[in-house]
Amino acid sequence: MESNVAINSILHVLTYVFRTRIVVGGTSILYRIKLHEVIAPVPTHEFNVESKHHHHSKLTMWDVGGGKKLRHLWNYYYPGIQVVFYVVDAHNKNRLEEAKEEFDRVLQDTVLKGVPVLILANKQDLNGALSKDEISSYFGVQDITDRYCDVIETSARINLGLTECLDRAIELCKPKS
Ligand SMILES: Nc1nc2c(ncn2[C@@H]2O[C@H](COP(=O)(O)OP(=O)(O)OP(=O)(O)O)[C@@H](O)[C@H]2O)c(=O)[nH]1
Ligand SMILES: [Mg+2]
Repeated sequence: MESNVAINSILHVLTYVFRTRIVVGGTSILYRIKLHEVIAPVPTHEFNVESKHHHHSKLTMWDVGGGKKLRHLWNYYYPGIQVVFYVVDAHNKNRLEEAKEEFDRVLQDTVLKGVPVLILANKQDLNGALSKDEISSYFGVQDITDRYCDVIETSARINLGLTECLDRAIELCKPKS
C-alpha cells in the first residue's frame, strides 16, 4: 500500500520581526523517522519529501515550511493526502492560539474534507510541555465530528511517539471494509 502523509509544521510568524526563532519540529520529525537522526535545524523554505517503508506499507511524507509567508502554499500539497500530521510545539504556550487558528483553516480546506488528522504534541522531552489531554482540549478535538482526529505525544529529540505516528497513519489509510 502507498500512502501520502502531510506534515504541517507551523509558525515562524514573529521570527523575522523579533529575530527569535519560534520553532515547531516538523522537519526534525521527518528526518528522525527517515534517518533515525536528530538533524541540525534549518527552516524549511519550500518542502521536504521522504518515503518510508513501515509494516509492509510505503508512506510518502511531505513536510512543508511553517513560516507565515509559506502557509498559503500548504494547499498545493493537499491533493492525494490521506493523513495529516499537524505538528504543534507543545512546550511553547505563547504560540498555541495561532497554532489553533491555523489548524482551523486546515480543517476548513475542502480538499482535505474528511481526511484524518493526527495532532503531534511535539517537544515532550521539555519540562512543562502540554500533555495529550491538554492539547486535545485546547484544539477542541472532542468537537471535531467530520473526521478522525487525535493527539499523539511526540519528541523528535528523544524519539518518542514516532512509531505510533506511523502505525496510526497506516491504520487510517487502510481501505474501510
Ligand atoms: N527539545 C526539542 N526540540 C525540538 C524537537 N523537535 C524539533 N526541535 C527543535 O526545534 C527547532 C525547529 O525544528 P524544525 O524541525 O526545523 O522545525 P520545523 O517545524 O520544520 O520548522 P520550519 O521548517 O521553519 O517550519 C530546532 O531547533 C529543533 O532542534 C523536540 O522534539 N524537542
Ligand atoms: Mg521544517
